[in-house]
Amino acid sequence: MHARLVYAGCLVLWLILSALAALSIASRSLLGAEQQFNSQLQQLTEQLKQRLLANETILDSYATFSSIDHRTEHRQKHPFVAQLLRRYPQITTLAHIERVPAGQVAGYDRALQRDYGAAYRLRGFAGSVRLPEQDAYFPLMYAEPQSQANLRLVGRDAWQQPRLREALQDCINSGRATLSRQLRLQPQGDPGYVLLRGVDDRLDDQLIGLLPQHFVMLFVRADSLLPTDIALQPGMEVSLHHRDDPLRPPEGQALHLGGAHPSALEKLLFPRLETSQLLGGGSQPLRLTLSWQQGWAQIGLFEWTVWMLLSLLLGLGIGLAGFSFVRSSDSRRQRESQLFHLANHDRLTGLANRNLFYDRLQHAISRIDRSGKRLGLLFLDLDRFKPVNDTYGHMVGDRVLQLIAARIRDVIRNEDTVARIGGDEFVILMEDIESNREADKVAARLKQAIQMPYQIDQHRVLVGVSIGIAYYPEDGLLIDELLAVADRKMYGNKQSPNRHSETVD
Ligand SMILES: Nc1nc2c(ncn2[C@@H]2O[C@H](COP(=O)(O)OP(=O)(O)OP(=O)(O)O)[C@@H](O)[C@H]2O)c(=O)[nH]1
Repeated sequence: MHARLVYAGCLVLWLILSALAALSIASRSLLGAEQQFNSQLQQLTEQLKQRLLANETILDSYATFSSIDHRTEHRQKHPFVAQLLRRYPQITTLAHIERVPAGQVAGYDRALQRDYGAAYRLRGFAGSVRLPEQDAYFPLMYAEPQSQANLRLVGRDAWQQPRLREALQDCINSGRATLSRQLRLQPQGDPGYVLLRGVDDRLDDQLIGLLPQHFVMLFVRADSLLPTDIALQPGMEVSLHHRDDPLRPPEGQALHLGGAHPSALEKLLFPRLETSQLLGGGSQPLRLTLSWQQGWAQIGLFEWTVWMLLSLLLGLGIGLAGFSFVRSSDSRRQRESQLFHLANHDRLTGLANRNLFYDRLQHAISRIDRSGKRLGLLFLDLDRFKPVNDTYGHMVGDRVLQLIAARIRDVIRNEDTVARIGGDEFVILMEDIESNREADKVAARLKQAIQMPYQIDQHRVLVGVSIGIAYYPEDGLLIDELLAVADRKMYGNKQSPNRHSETVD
């Protein structure tokens, strides 16, 4: 029981220490992962900033180009714009918007038909020819590449597309480039943005303070903003969204790249790193969010090996310590029980000695007081034992004493106590006796057993025994009183003429 408890304690200690070791190794790995996370964020931020800057530069050069002579027939812009688009593949479309006051719609329609054909005229953004009442319209005059999808946009009023209107308004109010909130780009409907600015707001001094009449804009696909060679760790996610868009997908998130999906246990045990940064200054307010749910993969093979070795060593150390503790406490207990045995038993016969007998008797007295039963104390003194020693020597005498002890044990009950308190004197404590007859019967059986001959080597030895019996509580309440009464009765019996003792060869 004791050993089992010690081994269970060792197991618990080993589990706790192993868990602590795992925790410290894991936290070291997670620290490394945090550094990796920060450098990935820095790298992404840098690349993204460059792309946003490139967008603005392209828009500025296109605006400059358009401002030189925006009355040039639009189709003549084609080679320059086509070159820009070739060089910057993240731009899907470059377009030009003209502000057309309500009174000039007819003139605008004529110019449009001159450039594109008779079917072209100012329309609503969805294609309707019925225009709502407005002070001015903002139709697209030109969109490159001149694909079917882009040609369909020519003449459509951007003011009627809510997100474009919002961006135009912002651009007019702020007087600088503005990025629209996320919208679906034609023809595939990819998520993207429109970056636009007024053309003639800064170049012609006379126009300062007036509303810009021309706008240029570029369409950029959201997924082209982040580098294509981005290598995400398992569990890492990147998302990019306009500052004013809601965070929740699908509208809010322009881009969401995810690695492996962590398990519920990983989510419970490992921390999640998350950070977000606003980029692009005032004109392109995009928020980059990088998050990383840490998991088992962040603890490398090396760390696992170190942990397993450490755990193995801990197991061995604790196991050995537990084993030697159990062994030393076992042998200590054994020594203690040997010492107890030596202090409380007779060396020759192995019976209880006077010490232990007094103890048992005292204990029996206090117990019997509560139950109301009786105790019997038998005092035995061997008759004519001295001649055995004198005739055959002490060795034979010792052997006889051992055989007598064994015969006494055979006669009495297991719960009774027998002790050797002198050279040839024995006492027996009988607990819970009902009547004197019970003790008398035992005394008679003892007498008969002890008087049987002892065959030792070639000698046949006979000894007799005299027995006196005292009862608790009638004969005394104290141990010494009881012993004195039993001794006195024994002595009386020894004097009786029919005592029998002889030694026989
Ligand atoms: N062999 C042996 N003899 C012992 C031991 N202890 C005591 N004796 C002997 O036991 C004897 C006891 O003395 P007594 O009681 O006078 O001898 P006894 O012949 O039985 O006398 P009665 O009781 O009058 O019959 C002595 O001779 C002691 O030397 C022992 O451990 N071993």
